Amino acid sequence: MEQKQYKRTTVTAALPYANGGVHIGHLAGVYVPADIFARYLRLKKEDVVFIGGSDEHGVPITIRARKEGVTPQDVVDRFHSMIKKSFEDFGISFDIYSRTTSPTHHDMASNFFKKLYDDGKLLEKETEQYYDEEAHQFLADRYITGECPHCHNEGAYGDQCEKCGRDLSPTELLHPRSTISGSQPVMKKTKNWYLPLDKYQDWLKEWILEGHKEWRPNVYGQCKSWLDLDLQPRAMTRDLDWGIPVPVKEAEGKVLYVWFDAPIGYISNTKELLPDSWEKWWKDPETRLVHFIGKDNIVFHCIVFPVMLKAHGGYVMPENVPSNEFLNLEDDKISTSKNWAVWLHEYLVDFPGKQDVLRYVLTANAPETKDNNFTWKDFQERNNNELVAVYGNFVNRALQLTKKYFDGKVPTCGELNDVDKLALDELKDVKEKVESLLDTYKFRDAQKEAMMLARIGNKYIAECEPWKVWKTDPKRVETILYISLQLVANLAIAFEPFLPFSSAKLRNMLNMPQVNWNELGNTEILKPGHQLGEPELLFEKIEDEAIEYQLKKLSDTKKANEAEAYKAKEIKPVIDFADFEKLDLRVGHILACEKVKKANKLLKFTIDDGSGKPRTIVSGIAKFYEPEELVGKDVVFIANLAPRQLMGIESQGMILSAENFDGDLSVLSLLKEVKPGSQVG
Ligand SMILES: Nc1ncnc2c1ncn2[C@@H]1O[C@H](COP(=O)(O)OP(=O)(O)OP(=O)(O)O)[C@@H](O)[C@H]1O
Ligand SMILES: [Zn+2]
Repeated sequence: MEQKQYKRTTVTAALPYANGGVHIGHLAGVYVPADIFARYLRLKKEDVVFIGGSDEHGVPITIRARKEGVTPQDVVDRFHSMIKKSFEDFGISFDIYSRTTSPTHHDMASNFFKKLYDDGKLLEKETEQYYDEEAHQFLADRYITGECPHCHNEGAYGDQCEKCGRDLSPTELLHPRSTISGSQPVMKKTKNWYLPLDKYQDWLKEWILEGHKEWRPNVYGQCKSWLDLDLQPRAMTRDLDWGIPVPVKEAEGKVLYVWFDAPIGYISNTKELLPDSWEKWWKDPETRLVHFIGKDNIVFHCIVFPVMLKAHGGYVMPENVPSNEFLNLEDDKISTSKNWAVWLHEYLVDFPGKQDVLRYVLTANAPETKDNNFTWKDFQERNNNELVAVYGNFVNRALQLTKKYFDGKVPTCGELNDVDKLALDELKDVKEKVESLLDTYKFRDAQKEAMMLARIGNKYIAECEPWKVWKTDPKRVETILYISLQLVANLAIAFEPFLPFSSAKLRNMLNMPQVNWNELGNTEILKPGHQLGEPELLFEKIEDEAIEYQLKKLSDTKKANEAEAYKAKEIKPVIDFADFEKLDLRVGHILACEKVKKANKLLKFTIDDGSGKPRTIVSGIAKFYEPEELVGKDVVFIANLAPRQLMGIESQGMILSAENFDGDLSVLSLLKEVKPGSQVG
């Protein structure tokens, strides 16, 4: 398909929700690829704006504020600053990072809605919804809890039961309660305004399914499954007080739906950045609009927002929506509420100055076509085996040898032999390769291609062995290092969109202040006689201890979550005292204890049960105790349990122990000394 030529590009990255920090999933899914793309276009001297901002409306923010006893504004102020700082720290090069509570945005979103309303593009619908008569407000889904009709979990929400995972509607809940006042809500009529997505279904099918077959399969596929079903009108207003007031007289006490207002934020933030020229970035058909998002945002960016833009009129449609799938962490879904994440602000404390290592790993392992997994082991290996051993090593060899033999001055290039020619040939088409991958949003492969330069370099220098040749043919070494240095200069350029901090550092070492993307592939970037700067290490090895520390942090989080989620099992049905009396519980003194051979779970106990004859009990607790720990202790055991054969040993009873929520085990012991054989009851 012929590529359309555009005059300029508007790049947007999903507006992060301002009720938490930024984690690696956000970076990998959205912000690193968006940043690579924006940097790449800037390097090519194309016209580009890169738009970001915080999404600051919606129910979770009001719930959080209520819980903390602060205002929603306090919540969003806190997280907006935190998010903004993380993006700056990691070099996410937004031209503007604003927020949806800004006055510009309130006006923009409000006017946008007003136009749709005035033009008759919205449906007015009356429905019945839960209302809290004590708090005098309608209750959004998350403000209602009750019993799940399916699994009878008592803490199900109006939109979902977190225990059985089913989607619910508020009216399905048994015994609904308002989470605000605790009172029982009543049904009350309310009016809201709907976007009739159904009326745009044919247009959407044409535009996406016919017109954008080049979109990523995951994006195209999700759109197709939406468009294969009948789209329904979707409410664009809510009965809430935190948000942008609906600019219609009869809508008092209502605000715009957060997914109506948030994407308009891209437009508002462009206006904030360019008050006089923002329109061309959104309305000129020669503008290419590209949305970077994660997969849970696809429907909003490919269906809802385009319908809003279409209904409004005058706006361009997105040219592409290169959405990623999800990144998991050590095989579990990343979750803000469960603190299962690597937070950027914490990463920087543990790995100061290593922003690029994370950027590199997240791109190398980006969830471009399917969900992917971040592991600390992989992080360490990619750093040590790729950044240090391939990229850093090559740069260091080339610069150190130039310093040693030529005082850090670029030598002259002599006659080329076949090895030289091959290396230079391999370098020449890197620009075309990287560009064609970046142009089609294949960031993983593009970065791999950039890394090829360092692989070529290592191979070249290992084959030429300048440290050996120096003794016999110093002239030849000039050529070898000349070529190596050109490869290094190319690396600095090729990695500029991916690893901006390292490229800056490397350019500094090369004394090459300017980046000129067009020189990528050029074999004469550094001129003979050019004085290089001081060589330093570009990357450093990450030791096992640093990785173990991170894994420990995660396992502590997991334990804390389990402890928090722990609920005692239900009590068994009532029994008679006579039933209890059948059980003969006794105190036993452990005389000896040993591991059972060939059975890694079992311990064999020899117990004084007061009868004068030692008793043998086999117990499956070897994982929790060393045999020596238990010798000499008094324990409680069931004395009249039918004997059992375990690994050829007859076990005459059972030692009592308690199982902790995390699977750990504690043998029951006594607070005072009592004689072996004493009855327990
Ligand atoms: N683990 C992940 N992998 C890839 N993309 C992600 C991941 N988590 C969030 N995103 C994307 O990051 C963008 C901003 O996320 P948003 O602030 O809405 O948080 P979220 O999806 O609620 O995440 P969380 O629940 O972890 O806070 C969205 O486009 C979302 O799809
Ligand atoms: Zn349930």
